[in-house]
Formats: sequence, C-alpha cells, structure tokens
Amino acid sequence: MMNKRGFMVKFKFISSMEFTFSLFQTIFTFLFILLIIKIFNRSKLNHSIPNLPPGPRKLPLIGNIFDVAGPLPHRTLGKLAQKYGPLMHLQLGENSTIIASSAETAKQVMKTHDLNFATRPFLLAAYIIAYKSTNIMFSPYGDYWRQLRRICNTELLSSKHVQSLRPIREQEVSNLIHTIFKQSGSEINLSELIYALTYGITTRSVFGKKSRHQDALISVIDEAIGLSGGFTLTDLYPSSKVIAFLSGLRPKLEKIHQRLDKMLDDIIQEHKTDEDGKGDVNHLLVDALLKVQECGNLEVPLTNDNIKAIILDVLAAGSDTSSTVIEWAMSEFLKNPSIMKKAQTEVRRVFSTKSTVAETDIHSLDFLKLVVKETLRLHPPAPLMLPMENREKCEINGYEIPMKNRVVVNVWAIGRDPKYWEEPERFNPERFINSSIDYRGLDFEYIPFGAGRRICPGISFGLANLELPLASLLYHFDWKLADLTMKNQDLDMTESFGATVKRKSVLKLVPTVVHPPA
Ligand code: HEM
Repeated sequence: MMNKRGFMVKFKFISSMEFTFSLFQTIFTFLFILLIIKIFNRSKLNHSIPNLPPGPRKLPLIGNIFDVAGPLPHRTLGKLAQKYGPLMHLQLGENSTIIASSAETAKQVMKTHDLNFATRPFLLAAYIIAYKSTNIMFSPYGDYWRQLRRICNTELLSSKHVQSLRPIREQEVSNLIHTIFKQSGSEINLSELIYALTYGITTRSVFGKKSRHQDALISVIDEAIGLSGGFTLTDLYPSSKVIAFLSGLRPKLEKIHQRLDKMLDDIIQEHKTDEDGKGDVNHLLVDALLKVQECGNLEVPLTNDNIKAIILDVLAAGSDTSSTVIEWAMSEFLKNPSIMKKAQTEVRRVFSTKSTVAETDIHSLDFLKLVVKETLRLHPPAPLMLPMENREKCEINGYEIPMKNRVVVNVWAIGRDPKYWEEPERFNPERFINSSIDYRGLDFEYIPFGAGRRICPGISFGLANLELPLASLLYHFDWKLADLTMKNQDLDMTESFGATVKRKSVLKLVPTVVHPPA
C-alpha cells in the first residue's frame, strides 16, 4: 500500500509530467502546423512548374513517398515506370525527383546533359560522415572532385595499380579455398565466407595487413551506409530544422563519424610505423594517397581528412559490390547446373596443368567473363546507382527539369527491358557472344557501373576482386544445395535492398573437392 506522502509525491510527479507533456504537445502541434504550411507552400511552388514528366498523383506534404515505400524500390520504380513512362516525376517529401528507366532517357541524363547532371545532391549522412562530403561519391562537381577522379585514374584505381595488388587477392582467395577444403562434404554458409573474403581483400589492399580495428570498422561503415540512402526523414525534408532536431539523426551521425575517424587515424598511424605489415606489395592504396599528398603539385592540396574520406569510399564501395556479384553468380550457377558445368569445364581445362587458378591467366576464361556480364545485367549491385542532381534547368523529351532536381537512373529496369533484351528474365550468358555490348558506359542498355563523368572509377578493381574467387570456387569444387529436398530451379532468389542488393537468404551449399588446393 502506498502512504499519503508517497501518493502526493506520485501525484505531483504525474501532474508535472502531464503539464510538461501538454506543454510539449502544444509546442509540437504549433511547430507541426508551421511545418505543414511551409511544406505546403513549397509543394505549391513545385506544382506551378508547368511541364514536368508524368508521375503518380502527389499527396500534400508527402508527395509520392507511399508510392515508392516497400522493400525493393528498384522493382517498385520499375513497375511505376511501366505505367508512367521512362521519364517519370516523383515528389519525395521536399525533393523533386526524376526517374530515368530506359536506355534513351539514361543517355539523355548521362551523355547529352552529362555535365549538367554530374553533381550529387546534399545528403546529411554523407556530409557528416564523409568529412563534409569530400569523398569521391558525394563530392559536388568541381575542381576538387575532378582532381580526385584524376588521382583514381592515374594512381589509385588504375589497371596497373590494381595488378600490383594481385598477391593480396591470390593469398586471400587461397585462404578461402583452404577453409572450404577443410569443410568439404558438409554444409557451408558460402555467403558469409564470400563477404569476409572481399572485405579482407579490400582492407588489405588499402592498409596491407589486418588491423585490430578491421571488424569494428566494417560494421560502423555498414551502419553509416544504412543512413546514407537519402531516404531518412531529414533527407526528405532537408529545409526543416524541426524534423532535423526531432529525428536525432545529426548527433547519431556525428557519433558514427567520430568512431570512424578515430579508427582510421589509428590504422593510418599503425601503417606508417609498421613497414613489415606491407608484405610483398610495395604500393598499397593508402601509400598511393600519401605519396600523392606529399608530392605537392596538386591544384587543391589533399588534407589528411580528404585521405580518410577517400579510404572510406574504397572500403564502402569496394567490398560489398564484388561479393554481391559472386553470390548472385553462384546462385545462378546452382539454378542453372548446365551453365555451371560449362564454366567448370572451361576453368579446369585452362588450369589443367596447375594446382591452382593464377590471376595472370584469368583473361583466357571467355565463358566466365560472359557469366559475369550476365550476372551484372540481372543483378546489378547498385540498381539505382547513386543519386545525381542537375545544376541548371534543362529539357528532356520535351519535359522541363527544374534546377536542383534529384535524378535516379533505374539500371535494374534498363537491364531487363524487353525492348533491348530477348527473354530478359532468363539467365543466359551466351547472349553476350558476338555482342559488342560492354559495361564501360557507352551502351546505355547495359550500365551496371553507371556512365558519363560519374561512372564508377573502380571497375578494374571490382572485377579483379570477383573473377579470381569465382574461377577458384569453380576449379576446386563441385557444388550442391545443402537442402537436398529442394530442386535446383526452385532456389529462392529473393533480394534484399541495402547498400547493395544482395540475396535475402544466405547461400547454404555443400562443396565436394575436385582439385585439392596445393
Ligand atoms: C562490381 C563492382 C562494382 C559495381 C557494380 C559498381 C557500381 C557503381 C555505380 C553504379 C556507381 C554510380 C555511377 C554513377 O553515378 O554514374 C558507382 C560509383 C562509384 N564507385 Fe563503384 N562499383 C563497383 C565497384 C567499385 C569499387 C571496387 C570501387 C573502389 C575501390 C568503387 C568506387 C566507386 C566510387 C568512388 C564511385 C563514385 C564515383 C563518383 O561519384 O565520381 N566501385 N559504382
């Protein structure tokens, strides 16, 4: 039983809580009404633009947020485009957004108007986490970004530099093959092993050896990527200070940034003082950046923060993309055993006199290259690329695109467009035989790496990180689904949308050794 004093204290507490609550409610309601008026005025302004591309009806305040809500936005947008056309307008909160879903409209954006669309929208997460958006991905178009791209092309991600990192790839892949060998005949979670492999290759290519921070760094980067998609309330209503305050996003991002910054500082320091950690690679990615910084003849000097921002890009973009492709290629192999057999026959023939797959001979694997191309068509890791923004107003297909519009290109929908692809849903690597279609950004019906000025600078690195593992998995082992009751063609291919579009369920397989590792 509660005594009188206890009751009084409780009563006082409740009434002061109620008072605080009702005061908070009043302030909140007032601010909310202000916000509605502000956003409504803004959306009225947008509606006064005469000739936007077609799109679903916009609701006040939220516009089309509900039209794109759902677990797989690339598929939802693909369906909407079938109804509204290949150039579509959506109002996502405050952001006027154009969706390009055909090769022709993508070409308009990334070729005809490439210079105009070569910048990125402001995203709070990129600004706070990536050192004021000074990474390559979210840096606005200008001298600084152009300089970063030059450094990528000539130093950091050039084919020559990617080749010099070969010993790291070969060693990490050999470790993977030995791990699988030990578990031959039993069920393995191949997805997990592949993701660990590509993270290992990327972090070692940057820093040389496994750092004590590696696992924490990767999980914080994953957390950061989750908040960088441009769909947080703060990104949907960037002008609203109330939403920014109530969402609590800023302090959360600042915390993530501080943790990342501390780890990157430590790793770079460890790297500078530990010459032995470099192994037999004498020009790691961090060395390349430090060398560029030291040489001093740059238009815009590179600060230590800039270097950390670039390293974040490589770690974030360099790992999950390649592992996603390996995972989908293995899934398609399991679903299509005759295609797997053909790829295995090729790799076992080319390396018949060797005990392992050497990267120097990967170029002979013609069929495997077709498989990679077809996997990138059906399962592009970044199906909506990265958002772009136009700096000036322009016209596409007779529609007016106001300045500072967000533009999203639906690479996934383009890769499955029946106008360019026969039986588009079928996994058929042979469609690329005698075809000049290539992923270097000139054939707009096939742009898994994007196109134009902002095209992915990591194509060579990304492909190197996936071709050797794939060839090795095929060379050393035969593969079966772990669930023996399931028919191969019934393998679940459901996707999960995140930083990349991966399999929703992990790939559980049973390997049988054919060529034991040396
Ligand atoms: C299979 C592997 C990969 C795929 C499919 C892929 C795909 C893409 C796509 C679609 C874009 C957006 C292009 C655009 O906006 O036009 C992009 C941008 C980018 N990628 Fe990749 N990527 C891959 C691997 C890599 C790797 C390995 C790295 C670095 C080591 C990397 C670094 C970047 C960077 C820095 C950008 C931003 C470029 C800019 O804004 O200027 N990517 N990538």
